[in-house]
Amino acid sequence: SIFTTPTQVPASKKYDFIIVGAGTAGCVIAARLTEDPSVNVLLIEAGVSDNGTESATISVPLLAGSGIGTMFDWNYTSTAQSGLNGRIIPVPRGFVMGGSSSINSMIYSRGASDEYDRLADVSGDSGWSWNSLEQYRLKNEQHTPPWNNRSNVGEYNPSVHGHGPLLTGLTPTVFDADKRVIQTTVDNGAEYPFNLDFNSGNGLGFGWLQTTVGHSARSTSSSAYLHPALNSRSNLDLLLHTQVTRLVSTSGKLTFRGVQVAQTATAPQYSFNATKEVILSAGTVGTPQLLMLSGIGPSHQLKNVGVTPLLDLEDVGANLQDQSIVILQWEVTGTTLSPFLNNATAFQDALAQYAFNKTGIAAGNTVVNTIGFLRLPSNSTLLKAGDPAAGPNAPHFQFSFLVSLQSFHRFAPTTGNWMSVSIVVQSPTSRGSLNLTSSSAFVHPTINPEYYTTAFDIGTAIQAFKTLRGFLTTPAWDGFVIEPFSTVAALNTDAEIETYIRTFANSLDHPTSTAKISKITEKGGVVGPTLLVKGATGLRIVDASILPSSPAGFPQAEVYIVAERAADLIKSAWSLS
Ligand SMILES: Cc1cc2nc3c(=O)[nH]c(=O)nc-3n(C[C@H](O)[C@H](O)[C@H](O)COP(=O)(O)OP(=O)(O)OC[C@H]3O[C@@H](n4cnc5c(N)ncnc54)[C@H](O)[C@@H]3O)c2cc1C
Repeated sequence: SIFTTPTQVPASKKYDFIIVGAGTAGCVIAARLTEDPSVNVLLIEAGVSDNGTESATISVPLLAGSGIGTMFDWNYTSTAQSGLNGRIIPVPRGFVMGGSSSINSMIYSRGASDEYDRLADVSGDSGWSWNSLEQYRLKNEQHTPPWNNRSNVGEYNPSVHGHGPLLTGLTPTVFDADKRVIQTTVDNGAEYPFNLDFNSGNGLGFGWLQTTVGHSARSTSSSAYLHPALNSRSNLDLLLHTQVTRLVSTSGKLTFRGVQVAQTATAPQYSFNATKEVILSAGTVGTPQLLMLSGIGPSHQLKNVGVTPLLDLEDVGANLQDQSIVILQWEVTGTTLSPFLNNATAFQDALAQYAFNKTGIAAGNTVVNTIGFLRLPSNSTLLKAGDPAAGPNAPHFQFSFLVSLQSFHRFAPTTGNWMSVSIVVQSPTSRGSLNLTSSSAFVHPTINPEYYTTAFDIGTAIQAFKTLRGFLTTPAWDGFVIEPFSTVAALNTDAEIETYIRTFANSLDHPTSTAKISKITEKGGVVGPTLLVKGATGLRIVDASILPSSPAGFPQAEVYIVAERAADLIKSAWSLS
């Protein structure tokens, strides 16, 4: 059943598990646990339904990105970022069924095998290694052809894809810039190698980008996992529009099998108890906020805002990491998406065609089709203090090739053809934090990612700029670039590039690690290898907050894979089928 107020939840019903957050991870856990008909699950989501009148914003691939800043977004902001000239920047997070998988940019890229091997290493559990996780990769996702059945032979590796509910695929439309990216790998394969599939565990090189689009629509954790379960099972209840405001200790002081909920700051509070576990899947912001509101976190900080400390865990809210994005633009010859995006009539016609028969430019991802991941040269001075990448097949920086003019801060020309390339430092060493400013769950926490506050991060971004310049002067790009956009033309010295980064960089919306995993024997960290909260009973965390570091790739695939294994760990702990 779907409930929209706490009073609708039957008082007599006993729930084995309460899951906080129907987001990327939460929907996976809810769907997998209720495969056992003996299990009853209550899934509580603060945000809204994805079935309402605005749902096209979520489902139409062309509209990806337009959910940011809307009713589907928590609309958090960062603190003033010293590394970004004091700018305060948006921190979007999904406030809707499917969570951030419903508003994200849809890129599905599992990242390097080294990333998972680091997870195994940090947690002391080989079950998290790339090789051990194969069954969960296959269980999560399946590859689908684009709506126009364009042949994509040689653009992905079918053998690394699975049979899971999440649908992924390649672009239906290829642009000139995409062909030139691939041609560069043919011409200069030693320097810029072709990578057949970024979901194969090989994290390096250039190749085709896969997105969570299948059968002409965005596939989310809600559409793939939650809706099918809600439609077919009576042992899963979803409570929407309801925020969990506190975890409640039940039988023992540090046993947290209860939750307190409310719909607004002034509405009545209600309580629900689980007989087995409470599973926190509220995300990198919501999970540490809720832990701290419940007295679980750095005691001195909790006291400052009037929360009584119950369990002193220093790492709750610490280690916040995010990848930052900076974009360069060029006017180019050849086909791009710009003429279409600058033509309001063509845009509306595309949406009408999509509404009619789910075909056309709106039916597939088109904004970015090719991508590249590279490492710094092994003799780079930036690596003298240590290599933050997870291993030799994990990248230090990334380029996404966007077939239109994309810009966060500036006026965009309305004529011409444009290409943009985004630069992302993949293994940032800057560490920030998330803190409470109030004991009320309805007051946003402070989010301070500390972008570009280390020499490694700014130095790697500058190096990536220079590498990109070299890439674009290889023969495949001859005659393509007309001229750089605006101030991009004046980026010559390191100081000029640094100023550009600090002026225009934004968040790539990949925050992680605010409740990081660690070995069971280790004092630091928030959860152990089975994702149970250290020092507590009945409480587990499954979401991006447990990742030890920002995955060099894109995080959603790793979150799905972690959630798939976590569901099995929970089933095994309680002997469920
Ligand atoms: C704009 C944007 C673009 C992105 N682009 C990409 C991309 O292209 N590729 C990629 O791999 N990753 C991308 N990401 C990141 C990726 O989507 C996230 O890392 C991932 O989805 C996080 O999953 P999660 O389960 O940790 O949290 P979420 O999916 O955010 O789920 C958390 C859920 O908990 C709910 N919740 C929070 N607090 C409470 C509470 N107290 N009570 C009840 N419910 C609560 C939230 O409303 C939400 O539904 C992007 C993210 C954003 C926001």
